[in-house]
Amino acid sequence: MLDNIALIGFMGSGKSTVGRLLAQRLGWRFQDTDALVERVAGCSIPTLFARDGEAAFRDKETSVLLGITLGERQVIATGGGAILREENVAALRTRSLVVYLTAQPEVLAERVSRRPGERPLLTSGQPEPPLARILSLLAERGPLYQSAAHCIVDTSSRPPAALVDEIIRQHQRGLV
Ligand SMILES: Nc1ncnc2c1ncn2[C@@H]1O[C@H](COP(=O)(O)OP(=O)(O)O)[C@@H](O)[C@H]1O
Ligand SMILES: O=C(O)C1=C[C@@H](OP(=O)(O)O)[C@@H](O)[C@H](O)C1
Ligand SMILES: [Mg+2]
Repeated sequence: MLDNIALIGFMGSGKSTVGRLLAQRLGWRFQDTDALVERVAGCSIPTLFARDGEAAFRDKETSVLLGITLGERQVIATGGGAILREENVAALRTRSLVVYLTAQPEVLAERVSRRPGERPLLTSGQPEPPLARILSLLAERGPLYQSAAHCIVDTSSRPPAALVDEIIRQHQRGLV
């Protein structure tokens, strides 16, 4: 059985929420790459994007991810753009069951609207309204999530606790 479980998927798919709960259920360590990047940067993600730009965020994200994927008995919640770099995906797949959390675009839009300002790619001066922006990012990223994942879990109409059960089942099946 693989040593870690990593959650990938679009902003608002529930990686951080489900990941925390899953780690509690398994008694594993919870690692949220966004929180670790914030710790390394000493500021919030919106501040980091505004101050140093997306590329600086991506470099920190990769460095955090490569470090934690060496560990074991961890649930890793990635940021929605972690799949943009092949080296991130390769590091995740080495020792982790990679689970792609999906949701309908309208569901993602509603969920991310609960904390406006938290996700710079959807808020700060973007030319498109949120749902249109989500659709265009999904068109770019959908194939990357699909090919990075060992399995896919639809979160649109299931509460986090039910998703935790489903992911544990997938892990026990020993996929890969
Ligand atoms: N399965 C779910 N059903 C309903 N709401 C959810 C679900 N998963 C997450 N949420 C809510 O959606 C929002 C975004 O969740 P979050 O875990 O931050 O997503 P991500 O880390 O993938 O961006 C939060 O308000 C969270 O409570
Ligand atoms: O999709 C992305 O590129 C991003 C997703 C965010 O994480 P969540 O997916 O947890 O919101 C965070 O890493 C940053 O704002 C960039
Ligand atoms: Mg998150």
